[in-house]
This record gives sequence, C-alpha cells and structure tokens, in this order.
Amino acid sequence: MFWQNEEYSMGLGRDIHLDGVVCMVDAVFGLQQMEEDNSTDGIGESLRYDVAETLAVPGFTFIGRQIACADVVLLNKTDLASPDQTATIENMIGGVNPAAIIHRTVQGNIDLKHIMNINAYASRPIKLVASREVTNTTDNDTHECDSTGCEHDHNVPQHHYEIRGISSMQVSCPTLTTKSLQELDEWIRTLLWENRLPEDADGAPSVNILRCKGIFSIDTGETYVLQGVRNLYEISTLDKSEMGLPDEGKLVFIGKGLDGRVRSSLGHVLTKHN
Ligand SMILES: Nc1nc2c(ncn2[C@@H]2O[C@H](COP(=O)(O)OP(=O)(O)OP(=O)(O)O)[C@@H](O)[C@H]2O)c(=O)[nH]1
Repeated sequence: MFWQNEEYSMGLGRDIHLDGVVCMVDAVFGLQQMEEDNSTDGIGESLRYDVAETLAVPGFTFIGRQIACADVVLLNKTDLASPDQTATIENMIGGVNPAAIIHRTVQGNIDLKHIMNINAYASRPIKLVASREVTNTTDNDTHECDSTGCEHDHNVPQHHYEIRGISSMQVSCPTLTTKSLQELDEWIRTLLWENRLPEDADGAPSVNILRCKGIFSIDTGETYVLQGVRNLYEISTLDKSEMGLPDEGKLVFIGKGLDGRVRSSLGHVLTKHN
C-alpha cells in the first residue's frame, strides 16, 4: 500500500513491500534525549507553526517521529539501565505509541522473527495492544510482559506522555453502521488531509497525525482494517477466513493535538448512528 502508483507497481513494487518500521531506543540515554527534545521547543507550543513546518519538511523531532511511526521498538542497553529507568522509558514509548511492540535487547540482539516478515502494513488483523506490550529478549526466556508469572512490574502506572507534543489516542470502536463507517472515513480524511476536526470547518490546523491503525466491524458482518501514515490512509476489508479477530474494534491515532476534543469528536462519530 501507500506508494502503489503506476510507476511503483511496474518497478520496485513487484519485488518489495514495506514490512514494518523498526526503531531502536537507547534505554540509558533515550529518556534524556526525549526530554531534551521537549525542552527545546515546549510541548504543544506553537502547534500551528509546527504543523506547517512538519508538512513542509518531514520534521517532527527525529526521535519522536521514529517512535510514533514504529511498529516495533527495540529498547537496547537494558543491561545497563535500572529496572525503574527501563519501566519509565517503556511507559513513555507505550504512551506515545501504544500500538508498537517493545522488545528489550542487549547489544541489539533480537530474534529476526520479531523484526522481519512482521507484515505490519498487510491487510490482515493487526495487533493493537490495550496495554503496553513488551517482550523481553535479553535472555533466552522470551515472553510477553502482559502475561502473568514473569518478573517485570505489570503495575507501572500509565501516564500521558508526549514527545515534543506527539502523543497517542486509543479508542474502542463499537460495531459500526454503514453510515457511521462513511462518517468515520470522512472524519479521518478531514483530520489527515486538513489537519482539523470536521466541526472546525473554518478552523486553523490543530492536529497533525503521523500514524493511525485500527480494526473494527460493521453491522453487516464485514471487518475492516485502517492503516495510515501521515496523510495517506487505507480502510480495507478483511478476509473472513483470517484468524485472530479481536473481540472489540480499536482505533489508534498518533500525532500532535490529540486532546479531549478530538477524542470526544471521534466518540460522537462512532456512536451517533448506533
Ligand atoms: N552494555 C551494553 N553496551 C552496548 C549495548 N549496545 C551497544 N553497546 C555499546 O555502547 C557503545 C556505543 O554504542 P551505540 O550506543 O550503539 O553507538 P551509536 O548508536 O553509534 O551511538 P549514538 O548514535 O550516539 O546513539 C559501544 O561500545 C557498544 O558496544 C548494550 O546493549 N549493552
């Protein structure tokens, strides 16, 4: 998806596809880097300027953009970081990008199955995590932290984190009607293409979405997957034979300006025809 224009489909597109975005974060210095990013510009400060700047130059801060767009985050040097340091940075990454899977690594060691052939952009059920999902790959005992019986602290409080104003919004999505699906599509389009809420028709740009993902069903039985990067997005139907459908729909948006108004605007679109 995303760059399947004519030229692409006759050229590179025959042989390659985007499998997923992997980002490595330093467990020791990553937090400091993120905090320095924040203090340079101020969280949410002059958002309008930032939106224009971001559209002109692909330029949220480097680290913020990388984490926001990642499908997989490798949190490296976890042997050097204290458990508190590791938990804090994991929470920050998970707060900014709740859809990313975080792997703890040492010397970048990772089983390639976690970063290759992950099919993060395929039109199939995507793994949206309700709470932060972390896998520990620093020893042979690879496991998911949201399962019971491991040594990690599962009760680390979730905070609202921003990296230079980039934050995330994750909402549950009820079964939609055909009409509410059309309205959701329009809502997403307005956000991604016009950087505003539909109700702010004459408003200045107030939001800037870097990444969106979702999976949801409609009342005629079809299930849809949403995949978006910056202002390109696709809502495609899911093959019913696919396994692993979630019990409830979910939508995740990552970007700037995702405040309470955006959440309630989306909530209204999702529920008004139910
Ligand atoms: N203990 C430990 N050392 C590591 C780990 N990963 C890298 N190093 C060492 O840290 C030193 C610096 O390596 P990196 O931080 O990977 O270097 P870099 O990515 O080029 O540095 P930046 O681009 O500035 O982040 C090297 O001596 C590495 O061998 C790790 O997981 N644990």
